[in-house]
Amino acid sequence: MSSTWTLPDDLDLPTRPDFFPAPGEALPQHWSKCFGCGDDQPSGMAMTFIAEEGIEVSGRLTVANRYQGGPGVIHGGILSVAFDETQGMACMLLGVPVVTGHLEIDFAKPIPLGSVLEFRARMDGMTGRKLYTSAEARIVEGPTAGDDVVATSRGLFLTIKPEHFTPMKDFVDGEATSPFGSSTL
Ligand SMILES: CCCCCCCC(=O)SCCNC(=O)CCNC(=O)[C@H](O)C(C)(C)COP(=O)(O)OP(=O)(O)OC[C@H]1O[C@@H](n2cnc3c(N)ncnc32)[C@H](O)[C@@H]1OP(=O)(O)O
Repeated sequence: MSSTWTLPDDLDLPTRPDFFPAPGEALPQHWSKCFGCGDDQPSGMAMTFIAEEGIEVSGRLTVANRYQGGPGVIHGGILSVAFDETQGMACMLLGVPVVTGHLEIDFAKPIPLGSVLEFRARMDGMTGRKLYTSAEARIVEGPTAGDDVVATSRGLFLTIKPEHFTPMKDFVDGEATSPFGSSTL
C-alpha cells in the first residue's frame, strides 16, 4: 500500500475523556438520517460502532449485494463511506461536531460480496480544529476472512460549530429522530 499522507510534527494526542463509552459499549449514531449509520435512512448502510481500548473505535459492515462495484466485489465508494463514518466516530471523543475535509483510501485486496468487514479507527493527533485520523479494514467473516488488512484510510476532520448546518436545514428529508448535535456524547 502507498500513500502521500504525512502527519505534521506538532500534533497533540487526545486522551480518552470520562464521558466516552467504556470499551465494548456502543457509540450513538451522530445523525439518524446519515447514509452511513442512521437508523432513519432506509437506503443507508446502518453501520454500528463500538468504543475500543484507548482512543480507538470499531465499526462493522456486511457487504450487501447492492454494494457491488466490480463483479462480485464491494464498490470503492461504499468502502470510502465506511471509513469516513468510522474515522468520524473516532473524533467523537472530542464531544464536538466534525466534518470530513480530506479522505484518502488504499484499496489493498478485493472484498467479496457477503463479507463482514471490521473497521478500526483512531485519532493520530490534532492541532487547532484539525484532527488527523487513520483506519484499517479486515474481513472478519466470509470466504476470504483473515488477519490481512484489506484497505487503509487516512483522513483530516475539522471541528465545526453546530450552526455550520443551519443553512442546510430546509433540505433535510423530513423530521429526524436524532437531530444533529443531539448526540448523547
Ligand atoms: C461523528 C461524525 C461522523 C461523520 C461521518 C460523515 C462525515 C462527513 O461525511 S461530513 C460531509 C463531507 N464534508 C463536508 O461537507 C465538508 C465540506 N467542507 C467545508 O464545509 C469546509 O471546507 C470545512 C469546514 C471543512 C473547512 O472550512 P473552514 O471551516 O472555513 O476552515 P478553513 O479555514 O478553510 O481551514 C481550516 C484549516 O484546515 C485546513 N484544511 C481545510 N480543508 C482541508 C483539506 N481538504 N485538506 C487539507 N487541509 C484542509 C486549512 O488549510 C486550514 O489549515 P490552517 O488552520 O493550518 O491554516
